[in-house]
Amino acid sequence: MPQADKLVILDRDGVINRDSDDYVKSLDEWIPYPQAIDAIARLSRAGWTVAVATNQSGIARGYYDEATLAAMHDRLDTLVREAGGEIARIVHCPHGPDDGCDCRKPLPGLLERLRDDLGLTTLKGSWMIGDSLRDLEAGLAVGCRPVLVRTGKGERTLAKRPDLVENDRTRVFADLAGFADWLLAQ
Ligand SMILES: O=P(O)(O)OC[C@@H](O)[C@H]1O[C@@H](OP(=O)(O)O)[C@@H](O)[C@@H](O)[C@@H]1O
Ligand SMILES: [Mg+2]
Ligand SMILES: [Zn+2]
Repeated sequence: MPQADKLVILDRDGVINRDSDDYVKSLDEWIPYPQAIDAIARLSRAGWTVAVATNQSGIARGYYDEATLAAMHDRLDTLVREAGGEIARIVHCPHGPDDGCDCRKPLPGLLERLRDDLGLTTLKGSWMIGDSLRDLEAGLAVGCRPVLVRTGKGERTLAKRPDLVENDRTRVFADLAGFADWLLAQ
């Protein structure tokens, strides 16, 4: 049974795989960071529940469809299993910025859906790892501990909001592997 204080929630693009300003539109364009796949496997082998919460407005924009997204997530699942770990759940928001949904980060709806899917009553104390401000804001809205990685849009996020790292509001790591190394050493 998952526990909120042993849960790591990952943004996808820019954290698990390379991001693109032109969106990740096909399985061929979905290029995982090897360090991230290994980090997910290490975390789950150490007893952490690992889940993914990702905005995928490319669906609403017509750049790719749900089947293509599912193929990317099947590939992710396979790679993590081959590395000896597992991903408990992947949730995504398929909507566009003007669709008025409640699940597009920074809104908390996607994380609340993940909470319910995992049978939890709270996400307080869970870790939320992202490369964009909206990832951190969505996590904070449900009591998660925010972590920024410098991969993907992370450097740009930091440049826009250097205050994020002041007085330890948000922990910053070079990449997901760096966060996993730190967490597993606590
Ligand atoms: O980082 P996550 O949440 O896993 O996924 C982000 C992607 O859905 C895309 O989100 C878009 O933002 P808009 O949805 O157009 O605002 C852009 O930032 C793209 O570069 C990016 O690939
Ligand atoms: Mg991202
Ligand atoms: Zn949505």
